[in-house]
Amino acid sequence: MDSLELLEEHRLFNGWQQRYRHDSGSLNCAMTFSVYLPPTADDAPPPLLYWLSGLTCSDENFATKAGAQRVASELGLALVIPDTSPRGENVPNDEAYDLGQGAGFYLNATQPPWDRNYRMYQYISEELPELMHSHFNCNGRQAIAGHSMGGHGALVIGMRNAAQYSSISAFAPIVNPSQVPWGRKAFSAYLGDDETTWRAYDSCALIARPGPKVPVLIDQGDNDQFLADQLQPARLAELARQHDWPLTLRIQAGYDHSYYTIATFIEDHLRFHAAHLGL
Ligand SMILES: N[C@@H](CCC(=O)N[C@@H](CSC=O)C(=O)NCC(=O)O)C(=O)O
Repeated sequence: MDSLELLEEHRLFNGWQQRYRHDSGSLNCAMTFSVYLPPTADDAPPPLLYWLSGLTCSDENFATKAGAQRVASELGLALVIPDTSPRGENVPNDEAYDLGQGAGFYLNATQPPWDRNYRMYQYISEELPELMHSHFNCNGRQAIAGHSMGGHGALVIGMRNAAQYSSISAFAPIVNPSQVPWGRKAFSAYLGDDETTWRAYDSCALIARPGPKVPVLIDQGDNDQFLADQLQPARLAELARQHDWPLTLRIQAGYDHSYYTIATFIEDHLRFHAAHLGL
């Protein structure tokens, strides 16, 4: 069994907020992640909600800013909060905030120099669930959520692995990365110029594929500075309508791209996932 090093532990709403380091085989580097274990974790194993954060984030942004733990404690829902990319001196990086460390885009890179470490798709969909189920007392059920780049990650990983996740939710997700500047820059670097390979990581392409349809909830602020150029969730909502995918898009008047928006509506997302996880 892979070993975990406990870095921090705090009592929180009668449960535990913890931070761990481990050596990732998918990413070829040491990784840090956070978990919130609700107070019922010892006697009734909880389901897991994975939270994928956005550009420039580590595991600490959601853990410290979203205020999700009070309701997670009440519901008996464990939170798993990974970092957003491989990290370290030996991991390739870029000076820009939207490429390299802090900007892994939840894909498996195929292009040098990124391909040795930038395998966040495999890390989130395979390695981390295996780690969680071997080290923690959890009931086997999972859901996935995220913000912006992490909303893209939650949609792509949830849609491609419908048997693993009961529900998907996102705040201000990059729904069509193949067609917007953040996604085109990252996909060109990580996946190369053949845009047909990009479709496996684009929720607007994945939603048209046959197969099980995991329910989706999206919140989008209409005062988000990235809405027009990078996000445009209405594109995904229209495709969902055309393909009978159960997707709810809520436009929140006056809200922006920040964690203040996430803190306002995270309770709705936790209750949405809890209902689908059988809590
Ligand atoms: N240029 C900005 C962009 C960084 C930013 O806004 N990051 C967001 C996610 S954006 C999409 O993935 C974020 O969550 N930031 C962290 C936070 O705690 O707010 C910049 O460099 O600041």
